[in-house]
Amino acid sequence: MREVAVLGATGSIGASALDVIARHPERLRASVLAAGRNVEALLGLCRVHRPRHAVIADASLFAALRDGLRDAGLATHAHSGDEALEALVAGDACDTVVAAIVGAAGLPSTLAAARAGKRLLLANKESLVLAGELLMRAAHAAGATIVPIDSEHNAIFQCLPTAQEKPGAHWSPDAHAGLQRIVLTASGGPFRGRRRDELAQVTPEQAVAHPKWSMGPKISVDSATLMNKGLEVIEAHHLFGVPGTRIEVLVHPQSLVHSLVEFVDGSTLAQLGLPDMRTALAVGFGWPERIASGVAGLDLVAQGGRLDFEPPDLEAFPCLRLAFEALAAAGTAPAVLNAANEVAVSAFLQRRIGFLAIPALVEATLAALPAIPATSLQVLLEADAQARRHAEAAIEDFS
Ligand SMILES: NC(=O)C1=CN([C@@H]2O[C@H](COP(=O)(O)OP(=O)(O)OC[C@H]3O[C@@H](n4cnc5c(N)ncnc54)[C@H](OP(=O)(O)O)[C@@H]3O)[C@@H](O)[C@H]2O)C=CC1
Ligand SMILES: CC(=O)[C@@H](O)[C@H](O)COP(=O)(O)O
Ligand SMILES: [Mn+2]
Repeated sequence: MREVAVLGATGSIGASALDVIARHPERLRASVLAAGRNVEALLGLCRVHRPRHAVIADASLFAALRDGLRDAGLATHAHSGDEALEALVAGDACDTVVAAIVGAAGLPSTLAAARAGKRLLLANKESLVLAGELLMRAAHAAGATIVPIDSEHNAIFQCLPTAQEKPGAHWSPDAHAGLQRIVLTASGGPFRGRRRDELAQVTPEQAVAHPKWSMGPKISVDSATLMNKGLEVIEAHHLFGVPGTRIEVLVHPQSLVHSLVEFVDGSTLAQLGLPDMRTALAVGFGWPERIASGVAGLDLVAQGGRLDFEPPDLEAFPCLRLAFEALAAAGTAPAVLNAANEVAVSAFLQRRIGFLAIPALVEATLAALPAIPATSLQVLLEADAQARRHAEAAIEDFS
């Protein structure tokens, strides 16, 4: 029986993970559920899944969680705060962790799971962008198994035999013998095909209306700016040990081919499926076995009978270029990129800045805070904090 901690249980990935868990009561059990502030939603999930522990990040909501669990007659233990979450993730309450908190806030618990040698179903891409080298090293040192959940990286994991043999061990010299390049597919988001000048007035409602995937607001805006693909380029670099020069992005509007891997012999392998994250999560829970996810097989004719591909428009969507540049600059640059983007996306969702100000704010922050070597977690966290302060202070210049 896998005892699973679902971090970000009240979110989109959390819902998909709990759906897959509920399909396999003989092999999976939700033992820890964690959320940020939404106590009511967390209590609702506790009533259904009856975990041993529930954690709310915001300590001021502890009493509401504790009393709600008691009133529901549940034996679930209530906890609050980051330290309690990290202790539960690292302890014997779980052997498997779904890391699905949104943003850099997910780094401490993701790192705790890696350091404790857990099976880590990693959806929280921001933790890899912020501290990828450190996180991969920690996972490797502790014998943790990282199964990427981001659909593209899960696809690559499925196509790459070496990634499956020892997930995360990409620094062995022959780990990727024969791998030529990785091709990440992008849907193009809700504004695919629009020119830059047509994006000035788009609204948060339009930006979060993803054409193919149902996701939380932050990643949906990232998809609309193509920053999501930029973060995924950096994520792929860390997960698979491939330099940015051998990672390419192709827009594929049907979102049926989830990514491709090209080998030196001219072979290209791809993973296809309907755009539903339960497939990736079932791979993560079941690997190396395959288990049912609730997702139907792919009927290509019913899906329109065609697979289209086109290059990304970097003029209209400069965030992808900025991410490639940050990866090349290395050191603290990806942390600065990620932090500035989190501030910018939040400001856009609050209507404090327009859509085009997102890349502008990120670019200005990167220019103001040149990369320095990422010698420790402390250096990275300081770069993250500095970038947030800088971007926050610059918002009024862009509004
Ligand atoms: N959705 C998807 O299909 C995909 C998502 N991902 C990645 O997975 C992660 C989650 O995305 P998604 O599910 O869409 O996001 P959602 O916005 O739907 O959910 C976010 C979750 O994180 C919790 N949370 C937010 N802040 C904190 C905090 N400070 N401490 C603890 N918990 C917190 C929220 O709790 P509360 O409800 O209480 O606020 C919620 O449970 C992101 O990193 C995203 O990039 C990757 C690929 C696909
Ligand atoms: C489901 C998933 O993995 C998302 O990251 C998805 O890729 C977003 O779609 P875009 O390709 O539009 O960024
Ligand atoms: Mn993705």
